Amino acid sequence: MADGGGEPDQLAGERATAQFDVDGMKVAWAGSRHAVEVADRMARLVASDPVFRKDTRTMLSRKELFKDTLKKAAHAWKRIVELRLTEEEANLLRLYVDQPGYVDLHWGMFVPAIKGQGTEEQQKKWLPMAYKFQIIGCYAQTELGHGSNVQGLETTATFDPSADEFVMHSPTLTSSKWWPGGLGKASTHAVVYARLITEGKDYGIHGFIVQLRSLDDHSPLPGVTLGDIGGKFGSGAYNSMDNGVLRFDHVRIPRDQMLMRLSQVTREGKYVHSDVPKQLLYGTMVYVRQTIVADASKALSRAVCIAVRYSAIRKQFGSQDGGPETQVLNYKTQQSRLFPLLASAYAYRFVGQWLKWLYTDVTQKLEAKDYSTLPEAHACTAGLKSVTTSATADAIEECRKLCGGHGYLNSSGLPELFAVYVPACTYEGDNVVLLLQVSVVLHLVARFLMKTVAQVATGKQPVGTIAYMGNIQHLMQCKSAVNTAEDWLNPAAIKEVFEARALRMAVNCAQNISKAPSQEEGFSELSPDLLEAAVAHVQLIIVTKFIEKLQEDIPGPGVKEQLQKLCSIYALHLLHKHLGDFLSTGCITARQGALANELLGKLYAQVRPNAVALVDAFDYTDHYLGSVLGRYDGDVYPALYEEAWKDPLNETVVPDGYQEHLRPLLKQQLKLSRL
Ligand SMILES: CC/C=C\C/C=C\C/C=C\C/C=C\CCC(=O)SCCNC(=O)CCNC(=O)[C@H](O)C(C)(C)COP(=O)(O)OP(=O)(O)OC[C@H]1O[C@@H](n2cnc3c(N)ncnc32)[C@H](O)[C@@H]1OP(=O)(O)O
Ligand SMILES: Cc1cc2nc3c(=O)[nH]c(=O)nc-3n(C[C@H](O)[C@H](O)[C@H](O)COP(=O)(O)OP(=O)(O)OC[C@H]3O[C@@H](n4cnc5c(N)ncnc54)[C@H](O)[C@@H]3O)c2cc1C
Repeated sequence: MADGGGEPDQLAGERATAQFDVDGMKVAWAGSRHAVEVADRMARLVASDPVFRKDTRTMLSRKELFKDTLKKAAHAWKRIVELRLTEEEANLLRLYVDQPGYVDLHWGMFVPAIKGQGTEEQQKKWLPMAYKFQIIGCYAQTELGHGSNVQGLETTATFDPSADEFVMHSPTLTSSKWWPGGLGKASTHAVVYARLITEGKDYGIHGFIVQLRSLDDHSPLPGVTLGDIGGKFGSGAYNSMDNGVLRFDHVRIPRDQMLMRLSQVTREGKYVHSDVPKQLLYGTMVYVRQTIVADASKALSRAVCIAVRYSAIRKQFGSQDGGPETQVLNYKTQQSRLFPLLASAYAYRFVGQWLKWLYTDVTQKLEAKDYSTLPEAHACTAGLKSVTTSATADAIEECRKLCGGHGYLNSSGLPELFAVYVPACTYEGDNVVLLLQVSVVLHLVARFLMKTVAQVATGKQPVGTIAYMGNIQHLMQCKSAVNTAEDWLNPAAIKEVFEARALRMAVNCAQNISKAPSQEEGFSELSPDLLEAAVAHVQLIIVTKFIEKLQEDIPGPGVKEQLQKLCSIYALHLLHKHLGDFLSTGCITARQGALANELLGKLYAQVRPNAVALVDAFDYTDHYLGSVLGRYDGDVYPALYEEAWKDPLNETVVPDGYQEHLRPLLKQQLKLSRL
């Protein structure tokens, strides 16, 4: 159908202009041909199953939505068992079901917490039950009064040696567990974080496995108060999740339900801490932060896919002489807003793949009792989680605006995507709090380097993602050699200025902090600057990992060339956006900044004929995208029109309420006008 300006063939035309092999790009995006094949198979399995339909989700009441989530989760599990899916396949199937629910926390946090913090014996006891869904678990850490400050949690677990039990208690209103997903209605068990008290001494926060509901009739166990904390932002969206409240009134659990891999309480009540760092208590959060970085590229690529396809379909304004209207994708402003987001989706994908590697490497080292890379894992996961989720949430909203008025309709998929995504800036660590963790590391290294700058060549060199800071003598005084716009295509030129900017910002902070009456006061006063220094450091990591990705063998005609352009766009749009940083730290001149912007314009023009194919490479089904604007066939207008009629308001021609409220009003006004 091509009436009224809707031209589905438009996308076929766009695909024909691509200058690279889309299948090759799918492999680069997914990580391997095997990954493309499994993802494709699972996405189609979900899309073809009527139980997994989600097109009317935003119109459901909270209760209907929650029940629908329970149904989908149970059906997904049935299919996983029937088809004997592997763990990889099952994870993908759940991803494509695309409805937040208790299973995310069961698999994403409850199971990893037991794996990471439970002894072998505890794992043997609890994991098989969790794997078979004989129990459902959640992660109950945050309280009404305390989220970011984990050390401030109030729930107590007091050891009673006479009974060999812990007594779980919520001493105040603010100690009520508040927010845990899956807690409100679904979970039978939780890993609860509480202050361990034994022999009258408070040993701080530890994890405990606590049964909350009866396995016979699902009612709360004696002494346990449970409920949902209420509706959340947006229609549909995260309201499918039963974020919950939990209070304990002296609830007893056996001693062996304390997670005892890191520390133990003996039968007599003695507290014993093993030789592993206490921070491993936070291991589940490190694991989840790493998965959140990988998920950022998924959410961002979905939004970008919708906005790129729709921008190729949408036309506004003709040439002066009354010619055909222009695809909005051809407007330079649309390109300069959209293509950096497209580039960011690829950048986050590759940094997510790298972070997964880093996490696996650190885990293997920890198993061998090598804890040296733990701070690096913490700083990288915290920093990348913060920067990628904040940028992705902003980008989804930008994509909504890029789709004009239609982007505001639920049927565009963008409002719900935003509402589901935006809490990622808060959960698993508020983004500002996490960046401050990164800045502590940067500050310490910068301070150390400033003191030892003379002996830096012989002193202890920083390693991993802060290795560049060891190059302090060069980076503090170097001047970029860029002389033409094309010079910015050189990855070494990009890397040098990003390293210099990050290091100089960290050193400036350290110098200013050293002038304060105390380090604590200085840190507090300078914290806005420290945040910016942390952002600069994390952006450097993302740029570096993109550049390193391009040093790999990337098969497929034209694939690497497209990625090189996207890498340049990613780096240069950051340079343009943060020009103040680069200029004020003296890393580049105003002219070099202008040259970077000149190159960006050229790169956008080069990406333009490839844009639709670049989003096709994400390989998303229409079901997963959930957007009439982002349809693969581009047949947008009939779909928008049809979708409108599904709204409950359109079930009757004359609306409910007409007789009570509209008719009397109209009649009264009519009478008055006749007087
Ligand atoms: C479809 C999806 C599928 C799967 C994914 C599943 C789920 C995800 C999906 C949705 C997510 C849904 C829900 C999210 C769940 C949650 O939100 S759970 C609750 C999360 N809560 C937080 O993140 C709290 C944030 N706060 C903290 O992490 C800490 O309190 C803090 C780091 C801010 C501060 O820690 P403190 O101990 O108080 O203080 P410190 O003195 O600053 O730190 C002491 C030293 O420890 C180091 N450190 C801190 N954290 C870590 C860590 N994680 N790992 C290693 N090391 C750590 C810190 O650097 C200090 O070191 P020093 O050498 O300086 O002493
Ligand atoms: C959708 C959703 C799902 C969740 N799921 C779970 C779950 O399954 N399990 C669980 O245990 N928890 C869960 N949480 C809780 C979540 O982890 C916390 O909300 C999060 O860690 C932030 O803590 P907070 O709410 O205490 O924020 P606060 O710390 O109160 O933040 C409020 C403001 O204060 C600022 N701030 C705080 N500390 C500092 C500081 N030191 N310096 C400067 N600024 C600061 C923050 O930046 C923010 O602007 C969930 C939350 C949400 C929204």
